[in-house]
Amino acid sequence: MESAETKEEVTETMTEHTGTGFQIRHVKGDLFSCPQSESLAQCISEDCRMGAGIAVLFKRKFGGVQELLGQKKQPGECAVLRRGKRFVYYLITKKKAHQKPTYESLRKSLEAMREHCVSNEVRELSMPRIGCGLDRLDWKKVAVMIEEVFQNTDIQITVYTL
Ligand SMILES: NC(=O)c1ccc[n+]([C@H]2O[C@H](COP(=O)([O-])OP(=O)(O)OC[C@H]3O[C@@H](n4cnc5c(N)ncnc54)[C@H](O)[C@@H]3O)[C@@H](O)[C@H]2O)c1
Repeated sequence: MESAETKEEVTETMTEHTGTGFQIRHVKGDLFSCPQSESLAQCISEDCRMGAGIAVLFKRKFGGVQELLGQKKQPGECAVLRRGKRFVYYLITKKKAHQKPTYESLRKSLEAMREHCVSNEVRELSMPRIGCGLDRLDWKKVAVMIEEVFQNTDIQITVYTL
């Protein structure tokens, strides 16, 4: 994989090894500067509105709104698009765009994404600080949750922060 230092947007990295193949890296930079081979994740609502925040960029870049709606996923589940060799995961954490998610719905959606990643041999996954912008969750709690959910996998997660 391309190292973080080769990306001009990246100014800072931090890596934590957890003793399994799982690894979480923290990178300062634009999520969409990640290698094209890496799968991506973000949080949306069941109505797949994607009218604000980073969701707007996902909608513009990957489209697929009707395909996502057709998957009929509910809070606590995860919709997914295939784009080339990568998967784009949409964690469904609430019913309507104007609502806020719960930690429980985020955890269940992360678990659903983990199952899909493991079944499809996804090894590299990039995401923003999910749930912690417009959705107002606490990043310290979400970061611990990501570690708990993925700790027994071989997946490398990179978290991008602007
Ligand atoms: N009325 C609406 O349409 C409405 C209302 C609330 C939230 N939303 C949207 O926001 C919800 C998700 O909230 P969220 O807190 O998970 O996401 P978010 O607030 O969109 O973004 C999460 C974090 O990513 C940061 N970020 C933005 N762009 C980039 C980038 N290019 N690279 C790296 N980081 C970036 C952003 O600053 C924030 O800290 C979804 O439901 C979505 O639809 C929409």
